Amino acid sequence: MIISLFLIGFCTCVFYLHFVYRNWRYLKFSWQVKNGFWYPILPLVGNMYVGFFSGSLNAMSLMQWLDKIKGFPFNFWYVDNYMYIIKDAKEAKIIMNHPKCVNKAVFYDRFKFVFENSIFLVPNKKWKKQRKHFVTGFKSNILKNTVYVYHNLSCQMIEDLKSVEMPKDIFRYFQRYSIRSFFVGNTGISEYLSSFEMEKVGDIVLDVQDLLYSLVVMPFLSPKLWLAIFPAGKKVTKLLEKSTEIVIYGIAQKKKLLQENQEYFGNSKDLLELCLGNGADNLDQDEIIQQVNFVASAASETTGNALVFTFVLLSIHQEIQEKVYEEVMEVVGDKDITHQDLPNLKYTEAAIYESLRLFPVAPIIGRSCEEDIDLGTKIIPKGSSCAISLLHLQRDPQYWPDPSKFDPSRFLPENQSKINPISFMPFSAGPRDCIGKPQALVMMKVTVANVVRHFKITSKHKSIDEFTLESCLTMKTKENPNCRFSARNKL
Ligand code: HEM
Repeated sequence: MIISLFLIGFCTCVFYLHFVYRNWRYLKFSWQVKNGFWYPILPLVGNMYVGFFSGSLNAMSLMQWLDKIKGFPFNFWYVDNYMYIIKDAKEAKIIMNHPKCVNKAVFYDRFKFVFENSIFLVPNKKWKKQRKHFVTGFKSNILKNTVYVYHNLSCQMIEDLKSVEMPKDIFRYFQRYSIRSFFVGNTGISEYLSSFEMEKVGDIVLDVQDLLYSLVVMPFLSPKLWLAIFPAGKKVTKLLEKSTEIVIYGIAQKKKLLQENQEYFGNSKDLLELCLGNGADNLDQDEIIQQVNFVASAASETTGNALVFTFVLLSIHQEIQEKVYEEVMEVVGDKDITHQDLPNLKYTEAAIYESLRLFPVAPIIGRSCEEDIDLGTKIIPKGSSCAISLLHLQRDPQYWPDPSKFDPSRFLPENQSKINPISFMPFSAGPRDCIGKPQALVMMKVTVANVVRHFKITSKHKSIDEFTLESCLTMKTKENPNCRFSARNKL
């Protein structure tokens, strides 16, 4: 017994001496942070175990809990990787725009087994080339052509909503809509895939993210082992195999089409054509699958969840919903929504922006510092990770008076000069921001306008504070919001 205690004590001393020796620079920095050095750093997990105190093991609950008990900024150790967690707009601006902070924060490594070769996680040098290549798929001439796609898809959804009750899982419903939009708008393989197959990929994106929590909270566990042995990992392996099978089939069909019809490689290339063509380091099959899988999830979960949050907010604020309705009727009336209508849907756009302010659907972004970075008041050491909570940044009363109020007028053209750009970054900021922002806005504007002109949206909810938020990569509410879509012509 005494020998065991001695051995445990000895190993603990060796661990901490080694820890302090290796991390001295980060420890010194962490002492300068307002909340200093607080929860004990444990072997294998660092501070990850504090997630158990926050009531729910996910990143957003953890942030909200830490904010309540400590306040931003705070230190966090993911195993022995130091993370500086902030909501400060000035520091966020420096980090997001610094040329030595382009690579992702260390916690993204947990997602490498799915997205390692995608534009999201490739290291800086490779990323620059891919970004330059893929950005051409989001140019305005391409976006113009997608307006009719989103109009038609939203009309189909409206017909569906007229005939069925909104399913209980509203996030899944809009995720399925968004993934169809992605396949139709970005890949041209929708002709070869049934709605069921496209929606299956959308469901897999949601299910995999739910299961990934268990990998993130066990930072000591190798993803390979998790995938092979743990029930959640085994499920993820199966789900990814299924989605890969669907994507491979679509890619094969598209390749055939491109070989038969060379002019498809014309000026306007969709995302999949860009993946298959030259210019992105001639991606091999696995890399193309990772790119498609990543963009499919980046495009669908974000817009899907953002649509849900917008509809929930409009259901709580009937007077704002009426203003959106009146604008849509004035600008579009009963005709098809066209690309020319979009700039005139100013209030509708403002409502979407305000919803993204209150509910940034990708709520935490992180970068790693490749060199010492001067944050103005302190220098964050090379090798640290910096994570920014967009939820807290975008509800900071310093920038947003009455921050919890849903007030789209903040984003009307006449008020936009009052907004500090770095206090609002739902699409991230700096060189590695969201490449799909213009597309997301077109899709959401067409969808919100079309849905609001056909339905009155109501719910039993009274305030946004009723919801518990949770996130792994994207954010949703823990409880399913309960919205009713009642056809306006039947009211
Ligand atoms: C409401 C909708 C959306 C939101 C809020 C959103 C948000 C974001 C954020 C915050 C990032 C950056 C993460 C970081 O800095 O680490 C990002 C990256 C990205 N997003 Fe989006 N996104 C949306 C829609 C889309 C759509 C529709 C697409 C594509 C069709 C897309 C494709 C991407 C890609 C490819 C990246 C990685 C860019 C790079 O690393 O260069 N996103 N998105």
